[in-house]
Amino acid sequence: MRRKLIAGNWKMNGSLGALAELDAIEAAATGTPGVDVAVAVPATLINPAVERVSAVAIGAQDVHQGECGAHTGCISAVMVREVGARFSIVGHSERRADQAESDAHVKGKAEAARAAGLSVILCVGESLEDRDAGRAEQVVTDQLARSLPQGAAGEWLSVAYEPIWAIGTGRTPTVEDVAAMHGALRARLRELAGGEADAIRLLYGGSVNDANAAALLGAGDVDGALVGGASLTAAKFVPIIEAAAKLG
Ligand SMILES: O=C[C@H](O)COP(=O)(O)O
Repeated sequence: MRRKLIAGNWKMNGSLGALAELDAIEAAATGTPGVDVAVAVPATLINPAVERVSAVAIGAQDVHQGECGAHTGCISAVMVREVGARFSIVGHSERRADQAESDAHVKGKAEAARAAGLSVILCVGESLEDRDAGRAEQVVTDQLARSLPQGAAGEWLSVAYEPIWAIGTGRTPTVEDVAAMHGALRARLRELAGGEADAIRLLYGGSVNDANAAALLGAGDVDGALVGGASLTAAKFVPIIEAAAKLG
Protein backbone atom coordinates (compact mmCIF):
# COMPACT_ATOMS: atom_id res chain seq x y z
CA MET A 1 0.00 0.00 0.00
CA ARG A 2 1.57 3.29 -1.10
CA ARG A 3 1.19 6.32 1.16
CA LYS A 4 -0.37 9.37 -0.42
CA LEU A 5 2.01 12.24 -1.21
CA ILE A 6 0.74 15.79 -1.56
CA ALA A 7 3.52 17.97 -2.96
CA GLY A 8 3.34 21.70 -3.57
CA ASN A 9 5.39 23.50 -6.20
CA TRP A 10 5.72 27.22 -5.58
CA LYS A 11 7.49 27.74 -8.94
CA MET A 12 8.98 31.29 -9.19
CA ASN A 13 6.77 32.61 -6.41
CA GLY A 14 7.33 33.32 -2.77
CA SER A 15 9.44 35.55 -0.58
CA LEU A 16 10.72 35.27 2.96
CA GLY A 17 7.33 36.65 4.05
CA ALA A 18 5.50 33.85 2.25
CA LEU A 19 7.17 31.28 4.49
CA ALA A 20 4.51 32.06 7.11
CA GLU A 21 2.13 29.98 4.94
CA LEU A 22 4.19 26.96 5.91
CA ASP A 23 3.07 27.15 9.53
CA ALA A 24 -0.50 26.01 8.83
CA ILE A 25 0.76 23.47 6.28
CA GLU A 26 3.09 22.08 8.98
CA ALA A 27 0.13 21.82 11.37
CA ALA A 28 -1.90 19.97 8.71
CA ALA A 29 0.99 17.60 7.99
CA THR A 30 1.39 16.87 11.69
CA GLY A 31 -2.34 16.21 11.98
CA THR A 32 -2.44 13.82 9.01
CA PRO A 33 0.36 11.32 9.72
CA GLY A 34 -0.89 8.97 7.01
CA VAL A 35 -0.12 11.51 4.27
CA ASP A 36 3.33 12.68 3.18
CA VAL A 37 3.42 16.45 2.64
CA ALA A 38 6.11 18.26 0.67
CA VAL A 39 6.71 21.72 -0.78
CA ALA A 40 9.25 22.61 -3.48
CA VAL A 41 10.19 26.24 -2.85
CA PRO A 42 12.47 28.56 -4.85
CA ALA A 43 16.14 27.78 -4.14
CA THR A 44 16.56 30.97 -2.12
CA LEU A 45 13.93 29.78 0.36
CA ILE A 46 15.08 26.19 0.87
CA ASN A 47 17.17 26.78 3.95
CA PRO A 48 14.82 29.16 5.80
CA ALA A 49 11.92 26.81 5.00
CA VAL A 50 13.86 23.83 6.33
CA GLU A 51 14.52 25.73 9.53
CA ARG A 52 10.82 26.54 9.91
CA VAL A 53 9.16 23.12 9.46
CA SER A 54 9.87 19.46 10.04
CA ALA A 55 6.71 17.50 9.19
CA VAL A 56 6.71 19.09 5.72
CA ALA A 57 9.53 17.92 3.45
CA ILE A 58 11.13 20.90 1.74
CA GLY A 59 12.59 20.38 -1.70
CA ALA A 60 14.05 21.97 -4.82
CA GLN A 61 12.29 22.53 -8.13
CA ASP A 62 15.27 21.44 -10.22
CA VAL A 63 18.89 20.38 -9.86
CA HIS A 64 21.74 20.19 -12.34
CA GLN A 65 22.87 16.75 -13.48
CA GLY A 66 26.46 17.44 -12.44
CA GLU A 67 27.89 17.81 -8.94
CA CYS A 68 29.86 21.03 -9.46
CA GLY A 69 31.62 22.92 -12.23
CA ALA A 70 31.36 25.75 -14.73
CA HIS A 71 27.55 25.98 -15.03
CA THR A 72 26.68 29.59 -14.25
CA GLY A 73 23.37 29.98 -12.49
CA CYS A 74 22.82 26.28 -11.86
CA ILE A 75 22.53 24.47 -8.53
CA SER A 76 23.53 20.86 -7.87
CA ALA A 77 21.70 18.20 -5.89
CA VAL A 78 24.60 18.07 -3.43
CA MET A 79 24.19 21.80 -2.79
CA VAL A 80 20.46 21.68 -2.08
CA ARG A 81 20.89 18.57 0.05
CA GLU A 82 23.52 20.39 2.11
CA VAL A 83 21.01 23.10 3.04
CA GLY A 84 18.34 20.58 4.02
CA ALA A 85 16.31 19.79 0.89
CA ARG A 86 14.85 16.31 1.01
CA PHE A 87 13.74 16.00 -2.60
CA SER A 88 13.80 17.63 -6.01
CA ILE A 89 11.35 17.89 -8.84
CA VAL A 90 12.97 17.07 -12.20
CA GLY A 91 11.64 17.35 -15.75
CA HIS A 92 8.81 19.77 -15.07
CA SER A 93 7.24 20.73 -18.42
CA GLU A 94 8.02 24.40 -17.75
CA ARG A 95 11.73 23.55 -17.59
CA ARG A 96 11.51 21.16 -20.53
CA ALA A 97 10.02 24.08 -22.53
CA ASP A 98 11.87 27.12 -21.09
CA GLN A 99 15.30 25.52 -20.68
CA ALA A 100 15.05 22.98 -23.52
CA GLU A 101 15.62 20.08 -21.15
CA SER A 102 15.63 16.73 -22.92
CA ASP A 103 14.66 13.35 -21.48
CA ALA A 104 18.39 12.57 -21.24
CA HIS A 105 18.93 15.70 -19.12
CA VAL A 106 16.00 14.74 -16.91
CA LYS A 107 17.33 11.19 -16.41
CA GLY A 108 20.73 12.63 -15.46
CA LYS A 109 19.14 15.06 -13.00
CA ALA A 110 17.11 12.27 -11.36
CA GLU A 111 20.23 10.13 -11.01
CA ALA A 112 22.24 13.04 -9.56
CA ALA A 113 19.47 13.77 -7.08
CA ARG A 114 19.31 10.15 -5.97
CA ALA A 115 23.09 9.97 -5.63
CA ALA A 116 22.99 13.04 -3.36
CA GLY A 117 20.39 11.41 -1.12
CA LEU A 118 17.32 13.26 -2.40
CA SER A 119 13.95 11.80 -3.29
CA VAL A 120 12.76 12.63 -6.78
CA ILE A 121 9.51 13.75 -8.38
CA LEU A 122 9.92 13.10 -12.11
CA CYS A 123 7.37 14.89 -14.31
CA VAL A 124 5.91 13.70 -17.59
CA GLY A 125 2.94 14.92 -19.61
CA GLU A 126 1.49 15.42 -23.05
CA SER A 127 0.59 18.55 -25.03
CA LEU A 128 -2.98 19.29 -26.08
CA GLU A 129 -2.00 18.42 -29.64
CA ASP A 130 -0.88 14.95 -28.50
CA ARG A 131 -4.08 14.49 -26.49
CA ASP A 132 -6.31 15.55 -29.40
CA ALA A 133 -4.43 13.26 -31.78
CA GLY A 134 -5.11 10.27 -29.50
CA ARG A 135 -1.44 9.59 -28.80
CA ALA A 136 -1.21 10.85 -25.21
CA GLU A 137 -0.52 7.46 -23.57
CA GLN A 138 2.18 6.60 -26.11
CA VAL A 139 3.87 9.98 -25.77
CA VAL A 140 3.80 10.01 -21.97
CA THR A 141 4.92 6.41 -21.42
CA ASP A 142 7.74 6.85 -23.96
CA GLN A 143 8.80 10.04 -22.16
CA LEU A 144 8.84 8.05 -18.92
CA ALA A 145 10.96 5.27 -20.44
CA ARG A 146 13.56 7.77 -21.68
CA SER A 147 13.63 9.84 -18.45
CA LEU A 148 13.60 7.04 -15.88
CA PRO A 149 16.75 6.98 -13.72
CA GLN A 150 18.90 3.85 -13.37
CA GLY A 151 17.81 1.79 -10.39
CA ALA A 152 14.30 3.24 -10.39
CA ALA A 153 12.49 1.44 -7.62
CA GLY A 154 11.21 2.26 -4.20
CA GLU A 155 9.57 5.14 -2.44
CA TRP A 156 12.35 7.63 -3.21
CA LEU A 157 10.92 8.04 -6.71
CA SER A 158 7.55 9.49 -7.64
CA VAL A 159 6.34 10.05 -11.19
CA ALA A 160 4.03 13.04 -11.67
CA TYR A 161 1.68 12.91 -14.63
CA GLU A 162 1.02 16.53 -15.59
CA PRO A 163 -0.83 17.11 -18.85
CA ILE A 164 0.70 20.38 -20.10
CA TRP A 165 -2.69 21.75 -21.11
CA ALA A 166 -4.02 21.30 -17.56
CA ILE A 167 -1.25 23.26 -15.81
CA GLY A 168 -2.49 26.58 -14.46
CA THR A 169 -5.50 26.56 -16.80
CA GLY A 170 -8.31 25.39 -14.54
CA ARG A 171 -8.89 22.49 -16.95
CA THR A 172 -8.38 18.90 -15.87
CA PRO A 173 -8.70 15.55 -17.62
CA THR A 174 -11.63 13.41 -16.57
CA VAL A 175 -11.10 11.08 -13.65
CA GLU A 176 -11.37 8.20 -16.14
CA ASP A 177 -8.62 9.69 -18.32
CA VAL A 178 -6.36 10.16 -15.29
CA ALA A 179 -6.98 6.57 -14.18
CA ALA A 180 -6.26 5.29 -17.70
CA MET A 181 -2.99 7.23 -17.94
CA HIS A 182 -1.86 6.15 -14.49
CA GLY A 183 -2.68 2.53 -15.37
CA ALA A 184 -0.57 2.86 -18.51
CA LEU A 185 2.30 4.41 -16.53
CA ARG A 186 2.14 1.66 -13.91
CA ALA A 187 2.21 -1.01 -16.62
CA ARG A 188 5.21 0.64 -18.32
CA LEU A 189 7.03 0.95 -14.99
CA ARG A 190 6.56 -2.78 -14.40
CA GLU A 191 8.00 -3.52 -17.85
CA LEU A 192 10.96 -1.25 -17.21
CA ALA A 193 11.71 -1.96 -13.55
CA GLY A 194 9.82 -5.15 -12.65
CA GLY A 195 7.84 -5.69 -9.44
CA GLU A 196 10.16 -3.31 -7.59
CA ALA A 197 8.47 -0.52 -9.50
CA ASP A 198 5.29 -1.01 -7.51
CA ALA A 199 6.68 1.15 -4.69
CA ILE A 200 7.00 4.14 -7.06
CA ARG A 201 4.21 6.64 -6.44
CA LEU A 202 2.20 8.09 -9.31
CA LEU A 203 1.05 11.67 -8.72
CA TYR A 204 -1.40 13.69 -10.76
CA GLY A 205 -0.69 17.39 -11.39
CA GLY A 206 -2.56 20.12 -13.26
CA SER A 207 -5.15 22.49 -11.76
CA VAL A 208 -5.68 20.42 -8.62
CA ASN A 209 -7.72 22.39 -6.08
CA ASP A 210 -9.86 21.85 -3.01
CA ALA A 211 -12.96 21.21 -5.15
CA ASN A 212 -11.53 18.49 -7.41
CA ALA A 213 -8.88 16.93 -5.14
CA ALA A 214 -11.04 14.16 -3.69
CA ALA A 215 -12.17 12.94 -7.11
CA LEU A 216 -8.71 13.10 -8.69
CA LEU A 217 -6.97 11.52 -5.69
CA GLY A 218 -9.58 8.77 -5.65
CA ALA A 219 -8.89 7.74 -9.25
CA GLY A 220 -7.25 4.36 -9.85
CA ASP A 221 -3.46 4.28 -9.36
CA VAL A 222 -3.31 7.92 -8.15
CA ASP A 223 -0.99 8.06 -5.14
CA GLY A 224 -0.99 11.81 -4.64
CA ALA A 225 -0.82 15.20 -6.30
CA LEU A 226 1.68 17.78 -7.47
CA VAL A 227 0.02 21.12 -6.85
CA GLY A 228 1.08 24.49 -8.26
CA GLY A 229 -1.14 27.52 -7.76
CA ALA A 230 -3.19 26.03 -4.94
CA SER A 231 -0.04 25.31 -2.91
CA LEU A 232 0.85 28.99 -2.54
CA THR A 233 -1.48 29.55 0.39
CA ALA A 234 -2.28 27.27 3.28
CA ALA A 235 -5.98 28.12 2.88
CA LYS A 236 -6.00 26.40 -0.53
CA PHE A 237 -3.38 23.70 0.08
CA VAL A 238 -4.50 22.30 3.43
CA PRO A 239 -7.92 21.12 2.13
CA ILE A 240 -6.08 19.07 -0.51
CA ILE A 241 -3.98 17.43 2.22
CA GLU A 242 -7.17 16.74 4.18
CA ALA A 243 -8.84 15.22 1.10
CA ALA A 244 -5.90 12.82 0.76
CA ALA A 245 -6.10 11.93 4.45
CA LYS A 246 -9.78 10.98 4.10
CA LEU A 247 -8.94 8.58 1.28
CA GLY A 248 -6.32 6.86 3.42
O1 LIG B 1 3.97 21.54 -10.53
C1 LIG B 1 2.77 21.78 -10.53
C2 LIG B 1 2.00 21.80 -11.72
O2 LIG B 1 2.64 22.39 -12.79
C3 LIG B 1 0.56 22.14 -11.58
O3 LIG B 1 0.37 23.52 -11.50
P1 LIG B 1 -1.12 24.07 -11.21
O4 LIG B 1 -1.61 23.31 -10.02
O5 LIG B 1 -0.94 25.53 -10.97
O6 LIG B 1 -1.92 23.75 -12.44
